[in-house]
Amino acid sequence: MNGRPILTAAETRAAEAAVFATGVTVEQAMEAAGGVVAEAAWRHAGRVPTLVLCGPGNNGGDGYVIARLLKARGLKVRVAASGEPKTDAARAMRARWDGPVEPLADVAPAPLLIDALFGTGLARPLDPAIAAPLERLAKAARLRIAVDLPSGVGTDDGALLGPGIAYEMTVALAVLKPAHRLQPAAALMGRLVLGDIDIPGASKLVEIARPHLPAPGPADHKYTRGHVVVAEGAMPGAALLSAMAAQRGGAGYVTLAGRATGQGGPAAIVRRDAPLGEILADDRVGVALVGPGLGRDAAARALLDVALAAGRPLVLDADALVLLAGSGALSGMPILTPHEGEFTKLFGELPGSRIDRARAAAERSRAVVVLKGPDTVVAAPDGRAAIAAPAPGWLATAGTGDVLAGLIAANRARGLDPFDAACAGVWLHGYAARLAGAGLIADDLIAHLPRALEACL
Ligand SMILES: NC(=O)C1=CN([C@@H]2O[C@H](COP(=O)(O)OP(=O)(O)OC[C@H]3O[C@@H](n4cnc5c(N)ncnc54)[C@H](OP(=O)(O)O)[C@@H]3O)[C@@H](O)[C@H]2O)[C@@H](O)CC1
Ligand SMILES: [K+]
Repeated sequence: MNGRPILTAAETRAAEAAVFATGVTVEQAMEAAGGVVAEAAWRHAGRVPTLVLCGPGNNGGDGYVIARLLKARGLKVRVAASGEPKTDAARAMRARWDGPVEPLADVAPAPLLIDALFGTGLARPLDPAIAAPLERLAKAARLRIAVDLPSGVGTDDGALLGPGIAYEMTVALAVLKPAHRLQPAAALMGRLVLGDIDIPGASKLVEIARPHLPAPGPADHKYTRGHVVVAEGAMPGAALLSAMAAQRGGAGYVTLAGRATGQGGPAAIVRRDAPLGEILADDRVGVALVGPGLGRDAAARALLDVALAAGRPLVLDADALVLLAGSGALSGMPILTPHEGEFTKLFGELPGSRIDRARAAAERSRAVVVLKGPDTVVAAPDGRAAIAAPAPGWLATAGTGDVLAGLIAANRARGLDPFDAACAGVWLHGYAARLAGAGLIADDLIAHLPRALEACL
């Protein structure tokens, strides 16, 4: 269920080095990089007067190639640079550019701005002598295209190290990097195009891809499709949302365990007011989901303890995560679905990017951790990690987390391993949100799940 690999700056350099060791030269790779960006710019913007900004490294080298190739297509192209090129390949490309190179500080803007100032080599915040003209030129342009990355973002953590300009298009070179998917950088990319330049990369970090979820076969019945038990607590509405999401997300049998019998929702949900331990003793239970609307009192703690002792696959969300704070490794590799606040309560302040933090938490808890947010990260204790493609901001509304937990539970119950189940749930959730559109509420997500599932057949 792996999607496109995502490589850090160092991993990207290692992937390049492996290709260079086969006899490909840096200049050849740079020509290829410049070629894919020039082609993308041409297709996106057409015959528009263009200003290419070149930095001192190989990102700048790409810029000189792009300028030459666009000029050869008949475009009016100007180049401005922050200084002289510092790498051999960039110097070679500078020499092949037959026009003038203007100083960045006072260059006049153009309708199309191509930013080749810094890519994966950006090592510190942009200094104002570069950030100010970049911002001025970007504001004055009609279209902005970033080469590999917007200049001024941290490749590995997506942090802002510059003015935070929004681009219409970013052409990622060779492979995706974390900043293409991590916020706040990811929000600046515009249309993200991956430019293939024959530098393959492999990584334990991937983009979450559309899962393949085959339709039930002739041998399937309601239990093989997955039996999800959702524990009700103080706020039964949240558990009901999870149960409905599990049901529409493909589970064959969904039980709501608790006292709020008959409080709305489909008749197809089985409601049982029996002790949770008794319900979970049934071998046919595929997953227990505990947390949505659970509450944090002694009764809630008792339910969580019963679930932890039951030996069934677990999805723990919301209040269950807060109750777990301070516990160490968990058994049976449960799936934990914290948002930032719950994550901090559970694991404290961890250093590094969202990927680093999710991985550290997964390793420590021996659980699959779904760190939810505008850039949801899934991490497993074995180091596998995945980042979701950006989902609509409309998901920031009450109840959508309950829906996600139910979806993950359904996928776990159908037999996916915890990491794949979490990724599948996150993908379905994001896709349903796109289908539901502006102004969505959690219930709308559930209504759109059948179409999201259809997309995965
Ligand atoms: N992936 C691939 O296979 C291929 C990748 N290619 C391209 O190479 C790009 C990576 O190139 P790169 O390593 O030369 O780094 P790049 O981003 O140009 O910057 C480094 C320069 O900037 C400087 N510098 C850093 N921070 C700074 C600051 N705040 N303010 C001022 N200066 C600063 C730094 O100086 P230093 O830190 O040494 O002082 C150094 O001189 C990559 O993104 C892609 O576009 C293709 O050409 C070929 C195939
Ligand atoms: K750039």
